[in-house]
Amino acid sequence: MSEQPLLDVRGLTVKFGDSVAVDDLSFTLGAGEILAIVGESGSGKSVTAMSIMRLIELSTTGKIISGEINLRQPDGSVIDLCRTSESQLRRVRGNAISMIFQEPLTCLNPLYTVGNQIIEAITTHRPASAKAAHDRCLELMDMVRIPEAARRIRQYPHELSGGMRQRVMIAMALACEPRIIIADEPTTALDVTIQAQILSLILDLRDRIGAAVIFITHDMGVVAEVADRVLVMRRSKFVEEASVMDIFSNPQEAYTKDLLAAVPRLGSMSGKTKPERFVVSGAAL
Ligand SMILES: Nc1ncnc2c1ncn2[C@@H]1O[C@H](COP(=O)(O)OP(=O)(O)OP(=O)(O)O)[C@@H](O)[C@H]1O
Repeated sequence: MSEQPLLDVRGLTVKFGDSVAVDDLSFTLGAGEILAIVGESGSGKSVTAMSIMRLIELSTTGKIISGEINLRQPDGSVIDLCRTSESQLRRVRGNAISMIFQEPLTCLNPLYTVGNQIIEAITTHRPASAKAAHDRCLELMDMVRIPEAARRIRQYPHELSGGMRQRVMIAMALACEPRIIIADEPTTALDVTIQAQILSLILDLRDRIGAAVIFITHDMGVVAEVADRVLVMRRSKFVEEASVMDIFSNPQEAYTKDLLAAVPRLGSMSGKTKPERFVVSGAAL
């Protein structure tokens, strides 16, 4: 990790009316790092993600009450996403930071071909000729391992399997070569074999394009597969944060121990062996 984090979230507090959804949360993300945010349902993971994208106020009644979300720019300067203009935020979304959601069907437009939707993601931030955008679309489809891209580019979302649709979403998220990808439970809706393929794809893409990833999940098995570092949340609050190795071999907090106990093979790790990539849920990569 470089000395200055790519993203530095400090004291983030988000409320829905009087109800606190994220309470004084602080964490950092280094360049090229995969940070898993884990915790039970309702612990504040998705609200944190939506806040980083500054979509929380746009798409829900939630409000960022306090805190900073500092994003380091390629030139080394830092912008606080809590205090920047909407036009600057539009440049950040999909460009510096992009997001992959759990259920691609609700995010993809059923009336447009997947090719058109990927091309739109390509040209939203960077104007390109029709030919260049088409070629880039095929390249992205290839990168996310969609076979027969030249044929599938003309297909509609309903003609693709769930796993292929998720690959389309990932291609769209990669369109502008973001420095941060936020993946909110991207594999939850998929069966276990396809989950494993998507996880392996995300790891491969991190290595190829060097993007940092915030991976939101409630599945400690998935954490073991992909994460470098783990942030545990419970009831809107930070619980603990450590390397994936330390979380699995030496969890400090009772809540983290409980989460691990729910995954028996991982919970029983001695910590003597490096948990390179565990085999979990039958999903060996
Ligand atoms: N649109 C909304 N309106 C009102 N409250 C919300 C909304 N979205 C989230 N919340 C509340 O914010 C808190 C955090 O929710 P969040 O969705 O971030 O949890 P999560 O950890 O992502 O859970 P899950 O794993 O189920 O997605 C919860 O108490 C939830 O009820």
